[in-house]
Amino acid sequence: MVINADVATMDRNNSEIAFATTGLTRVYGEGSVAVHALRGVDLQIPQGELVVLLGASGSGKSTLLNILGGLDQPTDGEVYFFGQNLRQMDDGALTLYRRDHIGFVFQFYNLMPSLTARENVELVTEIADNPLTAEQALALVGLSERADHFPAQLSGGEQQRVAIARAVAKQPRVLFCDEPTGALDSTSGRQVMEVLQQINQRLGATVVIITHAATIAGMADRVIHFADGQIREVVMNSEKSLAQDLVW
Ligand SMILES: Nc1ncnc2c1ncn2[C@@H]1O[C@H](COP(=O)(O)OP(=O)(O)OP(=O)(O)O)[C@@H](O)[C@H]1O
Repeated sequence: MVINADVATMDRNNSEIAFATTGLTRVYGEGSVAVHALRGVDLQIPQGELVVLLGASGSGKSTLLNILGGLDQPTDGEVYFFGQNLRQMDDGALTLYRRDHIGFVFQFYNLMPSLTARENVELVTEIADNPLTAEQALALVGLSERADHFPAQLSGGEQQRVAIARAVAKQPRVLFCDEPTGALDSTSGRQVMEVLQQINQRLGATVVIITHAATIAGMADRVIHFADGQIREVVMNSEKSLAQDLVW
């Protein structure tokens, strides 16, 4: 059963709300070449949810994620993280915000080829305040046995799981994943989704996943459908699929 979420009834300053946006707008370029990537997005994401963002190519999903993650600034509108307005942060504060609270996972894993899996994760654990050990992070993604392997010795799915271990080792409150299975076959993709589901459930991290694979929506608490820079629909799943049961 699905019910439509009534985002308007939630309080944007509520401490249980990880992200709230109001009238979020992003225009790239100016005049006749202006691209309206976001056209007034009002959104709330409660802490601890697993959220899936679906929408056609070019509908604004990555732009939204980049703004929520402090990688980009909106042209207009507001964006709050636990009630704190990201638009009022200077570059230094945004850097700390990203370092302390946000983990990113992208379609391509961006691992250092000359470092082992363990060393890739240690790049983060060395600079974080209260990190998991590299061993703990690799155990979380099921790769304890591969800690001393180099990226070239790992499959695509395993490399993505190392990238996830690196992103979660600092114990971020939020994990943003932009097409995390885009380069993977269905078996590896399912394993990556199982890991993301466990991170959401065991670490309590809010996990936001952009995907073109509509079937992944079944494991989300909240599915946000994007079209043409706007939210077309928000659907709550009252029953969630296990990642291991996903078929695509
Ligand atoms: N740096 C940029 N300069 C100009 N236009 C941009 C820039 N980044 C994105 N856009 C445009 O903004 C719109 C939204 O792009 P965005 O990448 O957010 O969409 P998306 O839904 O994530 O797409 P995809 O699923 O293909 O990744 C697109 O029309 C895109 O071409």
